[in-house]
Amino acid sequence: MIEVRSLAKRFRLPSRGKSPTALDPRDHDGWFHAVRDVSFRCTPGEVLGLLGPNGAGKTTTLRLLSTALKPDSGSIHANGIDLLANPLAARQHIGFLSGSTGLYGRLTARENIEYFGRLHGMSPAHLKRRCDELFELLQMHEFGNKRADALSTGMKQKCAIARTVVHEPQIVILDEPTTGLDVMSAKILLDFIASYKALRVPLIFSTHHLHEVEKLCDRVCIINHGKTAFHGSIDELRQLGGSADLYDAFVDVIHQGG
Ligand SMILES: Nc1ncnc2c1ncn2[C@@H]1O[C@H](COP(=O)(O)OP(=O)(O)OP(=O)(O)O)[C@@H](O)[C@H]1O
Repeated sequence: MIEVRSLAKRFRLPSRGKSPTALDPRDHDGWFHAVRDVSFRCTPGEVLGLLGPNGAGKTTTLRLLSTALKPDSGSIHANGIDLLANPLAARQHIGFLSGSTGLYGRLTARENIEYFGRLHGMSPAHLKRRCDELFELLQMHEFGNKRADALSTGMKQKCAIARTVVHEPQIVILDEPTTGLDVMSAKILLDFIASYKALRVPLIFSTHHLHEVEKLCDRVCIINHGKTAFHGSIDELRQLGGSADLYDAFVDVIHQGG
């Protein structure tokens, strides 16, 4: 289970010239409060969708969860571990896919995944079994022996996801995992995400695609201007918006100002 309470993170703005973000309510006194008050939880067997307009603070929130950034205030607990007090211990529990694939171009797809598995201390036999399993689940056999720098966008993304979860993390966090994927690759990935429910591993992913949320998510967190504007089930979101259509409900939440 991962539980996030009242998370906040600000960035120092460049001191010279007029701020390009002057119209954003998060811009104060030379600081940009990218995340102001974000709370949500994701329990075992749940998939949580993180939604919000461009610039809302989704990636910043996920980077805080991954321990790549340290929050200014708030708390994050992952499987009972206080992430801020024990970032190293928490990192072993978490698999985080960021916007960049982070692959080594000169290594093949398989070598990349094996490399990250070794970094996590996996034995050769365990690593081989896990790679075979991921190649099957993500349908990567066709390009396993191709160098990463020669892979297509979709192939790279599958490879990056495999490397994120090679060590069988107990919490999975994916930042816009389906970006750049064709319909068939996106379906493979969405089925892969859904498989985490049966594993009872909490999975959080950010997306702009409401149909993915409708299909996969048990719970939704909508962030607007750095604040949680909605946190609840898909049905609760529909009721809040007064519409069966998720798109209308999402727009209503954003217009209400969060
Ligand atoms: N290092 C930084 N320094 C200053 N501002 C930052 C920094 N990182 C993010 N921001 C600002 O914080 C806000 C939130 O950015 P973030 O990337 O979290 O948004 P997002 O919801 O993921 O957007 P998108 O949907 O476009 O990916 C943006 O206005 C962004 O410019």
